[in-house]
Amino acid sequence: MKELIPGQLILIEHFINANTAQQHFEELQSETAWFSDTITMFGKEFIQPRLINFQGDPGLSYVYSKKEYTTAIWHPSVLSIKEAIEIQFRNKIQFNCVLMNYYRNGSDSMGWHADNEPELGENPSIASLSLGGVRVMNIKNKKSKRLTKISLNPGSLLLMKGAFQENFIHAIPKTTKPVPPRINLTFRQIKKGL
Ligand SMILES: O=C(O)CCC(=O)C(=O)O
Ligand SMILES: [Fe+2]
Repeated sequence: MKELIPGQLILIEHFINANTAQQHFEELQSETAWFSDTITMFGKEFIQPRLINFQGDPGLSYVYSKKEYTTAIWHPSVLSIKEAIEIQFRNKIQFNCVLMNYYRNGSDSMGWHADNEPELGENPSIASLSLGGVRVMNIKNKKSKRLTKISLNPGSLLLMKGAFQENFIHAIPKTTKPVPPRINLTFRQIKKGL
C-alpha cells in the first residue's frame, strides 16, 4: 500500500492478482450493458469517448455530465469486488454504487474533472479498480498546477479520499500508443435524501 498523497490518495498495486484481474476483465467486457454517454456543450450534443455503465443498490440515481442515471443491478463479480474493497478498509468505507468506464482503445479517454457532485457529500471516498490494459492517470494540483502521472495496472486499486477532489483534478488522457482495452470501476457512496 503506497500513500501517494498523505490522507488523500492511496495506491494498492496488486489488490487483485493478474489472472483474476484478466478473468474479471473478460467477463465484464462481455456481460455489461455498455452504453455511450453524451455531454451537451454550447447547445450541441457530443458523444463521450468511452462507454459506461452505472450499477448499485436499487433506486439510486446519479447526475453525471448533466444527465441523471439510475442504477442497474449489481453484476455478481462487481458486487464481490466491492465487498473485498470494503473489507480491505475494515468496513470503514462503504459503497452503494459503481460507475464503470470502458476505454476501448487509446482514443477513448476522460477529460479533466473532480468527482465533487453534491450527492457524494463532503470529502468522498472513491475507490477505483483497474482491469485490462494499462493507462496513465494525470493528476493536477489545482493551486500549484503541478502535474503527477501514475500508471494504473490491471488489478490495482486507487483510493481517492479526504480533500482530494477539492485540491486536485484528474484525467485519463488519450494515447497514440497501441493499448489494450481497459475497464475501470469507480465505487462511490451516494448520500440519499439530498
Ligand atoms: O478510468 C479511470 O481510472 C478514472 C475514472 C474516473 O475518474 C471517474 O470515473 O470519475
Ligand atoms: Fe474521476
